[in-house]
Amino acid sequence: MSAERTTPSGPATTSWPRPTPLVGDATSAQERSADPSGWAFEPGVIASLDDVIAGRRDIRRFRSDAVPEHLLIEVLTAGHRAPSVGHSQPWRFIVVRDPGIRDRAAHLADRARLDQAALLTDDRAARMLDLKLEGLREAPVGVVVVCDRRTPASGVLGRATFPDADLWSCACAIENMWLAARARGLGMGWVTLFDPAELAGLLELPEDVVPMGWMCLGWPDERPPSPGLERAAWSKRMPLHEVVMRDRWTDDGAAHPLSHLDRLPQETIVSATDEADGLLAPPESLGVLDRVLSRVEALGRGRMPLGGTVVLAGASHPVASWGVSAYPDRVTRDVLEAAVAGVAMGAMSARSAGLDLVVVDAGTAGGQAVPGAIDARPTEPRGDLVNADALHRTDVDRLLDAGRRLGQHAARSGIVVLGEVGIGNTTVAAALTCVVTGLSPRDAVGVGAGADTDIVERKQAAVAAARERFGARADSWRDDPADLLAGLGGPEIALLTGVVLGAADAGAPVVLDGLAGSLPGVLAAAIEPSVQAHLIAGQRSRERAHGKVLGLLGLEPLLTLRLRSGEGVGAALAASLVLQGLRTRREMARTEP
Ligand SMILES: Cc1cc2ncn([C@H]3O[C@H](COP(=O)(O)O)[C@@H](O)[C@H]3O)c2cc1C
Ligand SMILES: O=C(O)c1cccnc1
Repeated sequence: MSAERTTPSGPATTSWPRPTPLVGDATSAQERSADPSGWAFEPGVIASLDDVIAGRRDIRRFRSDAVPEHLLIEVLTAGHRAPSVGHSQPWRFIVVRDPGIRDRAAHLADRARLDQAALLTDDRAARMLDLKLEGLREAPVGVVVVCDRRTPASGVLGRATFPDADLWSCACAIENMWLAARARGLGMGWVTLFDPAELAGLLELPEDVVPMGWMCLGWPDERPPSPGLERAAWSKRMPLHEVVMRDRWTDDGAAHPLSHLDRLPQETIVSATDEADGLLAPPESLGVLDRVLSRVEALGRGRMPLGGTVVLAGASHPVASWGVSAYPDRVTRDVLEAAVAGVAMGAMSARSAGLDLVVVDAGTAGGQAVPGAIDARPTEPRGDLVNADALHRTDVDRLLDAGRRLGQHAARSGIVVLGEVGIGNTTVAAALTCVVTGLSPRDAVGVGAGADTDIVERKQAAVAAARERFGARADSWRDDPADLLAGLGGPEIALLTGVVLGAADAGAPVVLDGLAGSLPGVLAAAIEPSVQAHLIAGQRSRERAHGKVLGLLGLEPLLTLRLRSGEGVGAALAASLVLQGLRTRREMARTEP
């Protein structure tokens, strides 16, 4: 059948029905463009697949009940459906039911296990020997997946360039078998604790046919909800964001100097969580707080003192001359004086949370430092961001150093809590936020202590101009965070960055506050990646970009009260919650092991 069709460029033409192929893909480009996701399975199927993938475990304990032949065939069929390089199907499955061969294989594995333990440190060796490797003897079926490598790599499509792609194909087959077994309630364990040559000898494999390991298969005599090695504090699954990179290799460890801070050992994290498991309460029933508590107990090895210190740093900001705050600069000194007297809002919050307070003058206007505050004022001229750098580089370094010392010292009391005051500093914070998050000035600017529409517009203009002036220096902020502080940073933010570094170095947790009170966490983590493990988001404030900055740090706030108080008020409230939680955890009822 034909139909008349008019094209814009010419006379009517005739068109015919699309010739649908009888083999291969019957869909048309039109169908696919109309419904690009039309190849998806039903949601229920997707959910089941995800369940099976998430529920797959390396099973080490088996019941002796036989595996029906048809299930074995189904599992092997799944293996045989795996992708293979150049469709070469290099796998062969050797099904072992002969108890004699199985026992000899188990003996080989026993020897390999002792040899391997000898290479480990005492502690890890002891734990390796504790791990259960008996599955080989218990499982009624052994499947040895071997890779036939006798075809030259150059003869297989895709293997000339990646000669080991045949082995990867076999690994895909193993994963398919694993998932098929799991879905059917069968357990599979992949044992590679063999000298490959010995295993090849046992199975009389020809030259260039290599074993991928021994798959134990049978009805499981354990049903582990999480990986056994994780449960045994051997290791832990890394968060996805640590293994995903975009566009290029961007691993912090590779791109930046490696951390000299001791990383929090995984075992310590797991043992803090294990300890929490023994409480007479549903695990993680305190939600976000429970996660923070486990982290704090891990950092302090369960012995952190039940106290802490608020470090309150204040400074004036030349950018305030652009009319970016609803308040006059003088307020900064007033608040610092009231803090020294113990009656500013931040100081009161600290005291009522049972925290100590250290007040720092990081650069207020006026001839002398606020009496009673620690004097850390910059000595070089300061700029307004729009026309000149905020700080001289030597002042940044001095502020960081002074902060480090204060952080180290504060860490002795327990939790270290950040607080800032500085009229105009939400403008400074917004400029920094543009660089570290990539937000536009419009999205980075918030209302601060109470700006109206005109002030917000002036803030946006000042931040846009500052960002423009800073230009391409922004590209390397992660390599040189001190340059970012010099260009756009406020002195109290630089000082608090040092506080985070010092506190983390001394092993303490650090509670972040609002926007200007969180950026020090971002900058410190850029200088020293291991700082990350020490950071706690006390709150998400009213300031527009704050959530984005916390997201950058991967932190969930303990409180969301729409605060816009600054001064560490929110962080002190959160710290008090953490201290209550710790006390509860340490003293509450426990269950029998
Ligand atoms: C009385 C008073 C006390 C404060 N304490 C902290 N802030 C908070 O507001 C200031 C930042 O807002 P902006 O960028 O809009 O100036 C910082 O001092 C911050 O800590 C205060 C603000 C005021 C008015
Ligand atoms: O984000 C904050 O903590 C904040 C917001 C407004 C004013 N001062 C601080």
